Amino acid sequence: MTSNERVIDVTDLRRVYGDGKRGSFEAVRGVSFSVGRGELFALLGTNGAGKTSTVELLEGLAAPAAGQVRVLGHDPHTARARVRPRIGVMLQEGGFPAELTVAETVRMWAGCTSGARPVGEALESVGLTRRAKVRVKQLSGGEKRRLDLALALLGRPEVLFLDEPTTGLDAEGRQETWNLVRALRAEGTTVLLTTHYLEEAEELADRLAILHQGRIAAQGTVAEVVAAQPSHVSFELPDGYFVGDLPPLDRLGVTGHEIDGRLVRLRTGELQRTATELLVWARDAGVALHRLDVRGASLEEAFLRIAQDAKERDAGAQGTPKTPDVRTEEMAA
Ligand SMILES: Nc1ncnc2c1ncn2[C@@H]1O[C@H](COP(=O)(O)OP(=O)(O)OP(=O)(O)O)[C@@H](O)[C@H]1O
Repeated sequence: MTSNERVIDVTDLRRVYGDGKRGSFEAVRGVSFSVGRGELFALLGTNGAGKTSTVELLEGLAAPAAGQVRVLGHDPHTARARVRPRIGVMLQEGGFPAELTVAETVRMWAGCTSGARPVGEALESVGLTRRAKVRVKQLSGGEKRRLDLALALLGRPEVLFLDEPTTGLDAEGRQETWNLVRALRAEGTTVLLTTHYLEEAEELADRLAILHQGRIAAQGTVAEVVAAQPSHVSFELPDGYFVGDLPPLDRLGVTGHEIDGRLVRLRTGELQRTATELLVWARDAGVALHRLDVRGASLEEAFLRIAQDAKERDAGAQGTPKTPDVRTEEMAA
């Protein structure tokens, strides 16, 4: 955390849709995290994981079923009037009047915002100056996202909630938004970001949490979350060789392996040791390892693995059989 001050503090948060009786659905199931001043925290998750349900509680739009939320030291729901002027919210669907121009929209919003930035400055900051006189209905999807962002920034918020800010933007627009977010953070703005783009979290987040089915499945810096996942080495078995001809896999630091035809995939928590031992073996045996691929764990892999683990747990619970042509073997760690 960049500061000891906990600007957002969430403890054992729960959100239930419905009246708590039959047919109710618990979308957030005991979520805890905190965000320090000036920090950028990313909430990632599969579809329906509970990101929006969580963020809405932080924005004070609903009261939690249980647990506690503090934003800038206050309950954002009961003390909404104190918290709202200090936060900026970029929603997924802005829903502006289609007939207003971009400048008129910003001016209208500024009228409802205390201490608002000048309209020109707001448009400049998101690269919409040249589109000031264009009607909102004529904007592209990406330009509408930028207008959403301009409105969220109007009141110079201390805490900014960005819900999928770059959805619909092209590569250049995404980079521009990232640069703007970096600049805001450099000025000390605390940012809570939800995104489906893992690259976005890797680029921007100081820390992140991966939500799955209403619970936090992993939390920490990108490096911490990735370090908990295995790396991979895969290669084709040389002609005439079998897996039993390889050195004992536990000696290579391998924690599990799969064999798919001639292709061997090794999982390891010690990538350098596994790769080195394997290459030394291949050199000494005088064989070439075709299709050799040595890959450190990535955030994408961590994310997919969490989703996959959950799917397998669900499938196991329903008695679904495993794919028959791939053999998987977990080794004792
Ligand atoms: N008003 C509602 N009533 C009942 N269930 C809801 C309601 N809103 C959301 N849900 C359910 O709660 C769960 C979490 O939804 P939420 O929108 O918070 O997920 P999300 O992580 O933001 O998903 P996405 O990435 O698809 O936007 C989903 O199963 C969703 O169907």
